Parts: sequence; C-alpha cells; structure tokens
Amino acid sequence: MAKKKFARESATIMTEMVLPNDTNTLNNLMGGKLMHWLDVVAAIAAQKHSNRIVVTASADSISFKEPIALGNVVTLKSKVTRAFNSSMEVFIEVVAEDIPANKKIMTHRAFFTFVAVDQNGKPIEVPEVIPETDEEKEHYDGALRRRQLRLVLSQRMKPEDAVELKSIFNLPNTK
Ligand SMILES: CC(=O)SCCNC(=O)CCNC(=O)[C@H](O)C(C)(C)COP(=O)(O)OP(=O)(O)OC[C@H]1O[C@@H](n2cnc3c(N)ncnc32)[C@H](O)[C@@H]1OP(=O)(O)O
Repeated sequence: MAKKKFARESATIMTEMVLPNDTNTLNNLMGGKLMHWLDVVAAIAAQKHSNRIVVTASADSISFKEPIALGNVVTLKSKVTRAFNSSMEVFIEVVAEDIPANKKIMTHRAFFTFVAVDQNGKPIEVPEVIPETDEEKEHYDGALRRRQLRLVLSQRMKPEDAVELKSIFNLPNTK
C-alpha cells in the first residue's frame, strides 16, 4: 500500500443555506438534497485522502431524526475513518443552525464508502489512515465491523467470514 496519511488530512467542512428550492411543502429540507450534500462532502474527503478520482460505493442507513428548516445554515463535516485496499470509509456529521435564534443542533451522522479508481474506473490502492484523536481511533476501530456488515448485506462476503462483526453479537466463531 502507498504511504500513510493522518485522518485529519482529509477533514472537510461544507456550509450550505436551506433555500426555498431545497424544501418540501412543510418548509423543511428535502432528504434527497441532504443526501446530495452528504455525498459531495464525503467524496471531497475521500479525494483528499487518496488524491484520486473516487466513486460512491455505498451509503449506510441515514435516519431523518430532526427536520432542518428553511433558512437554517447547514454545516457538514467529513473525514476518512479508515482505508482498506481501494475503499475508504468516510464519517460525516451534520449540524443545523438557526442563526437569528442562536440555536444549533446536530441532526445527522452517517458513514459512506468510496472507492478510488483510475481513469478506466478500475479500483486502485489508497494510503492507510493514521488515527490520532480518541474519536478518530474509535471510528477506525469500528470501521472493520461496519465494512463487514456492508459487504455481507451486499452479498460480497459470506456471513461466516465476517469474524469481527460476529464478535459484537457474541456468536460462536465457526471459522
Ligand atoms: C461520487 C459519486 O457520486 S460517483 C457515482 C456513483 N457511484 C458509482 O457510479 C459507482 C459504481 N460502482 C462501481 O464503479 C464499482 O462497483 C466499484 C468501483 C464501486 C467497485 O468495483 P468492483 O469491480 O466491484 O471492484 P472490487 O470487487 O475490486 O471492489 C473494490 C472495492 O470496493 C468495495 N466495495 C464494493 N462494493 C461495495 C459496497 N456495496 N459497500 C462497500 N464497499 C464496497 C470492495 O469491498 C473493495 O474494497 P477494497 O478494495 O478496499 O477491499
């Protein structure tokens, strides 16, 4: 694998304002618009880490717990948590802010997976990630289990091969 890079080197911040065209009939941000922003901010982090063209391979479940209102300022922060061979897991955190009311809430957290590819769309190796902070280390440690879950769900890995994933359920290891 190529040289190692610190997680912080991929850190990306994107700020958007919810405008009328982005909202549903309740004047809240459309889920699809938020997913577009998530994809963009996460792709930029993956590009920074790999210095390559990246494609979205998967997005983990995103729950819409809190609506984000028209006029709110939305800040999306992303960072690569761990790299495998050609794929990278990216963590994204979303904060919505009503600036006139001086109110700020964390609305979403998500993990996306990107694959670095060459000009022909063929997967290509990426640098390893070095986590430094406690949060980066926690995300790095959990990334292998989340990867196995994704690969099992997309039928790219047999459940019996997902050793780290099974360990969190205390299932007997049959391998
Ligand atoms: C930024 C954007 O919006 S891009 C547009 C939307 N995205 C796309 O169009 C991507 C379309 N998909 C593709 O091009 C291909 O399926 C790829 C590049 C993602 C994977 O190509 P494959 O030929 O399947 O390659 P391969 O089997 O070698 O897998 C490559 C990596 O992708 C990972 N991967 C593939 N599918 C998934 C998935 N569903 N979830 C997580 N990781 C995945 C593999 O685990 C592997 O990771 P690793 O190299 O770190 O071990």
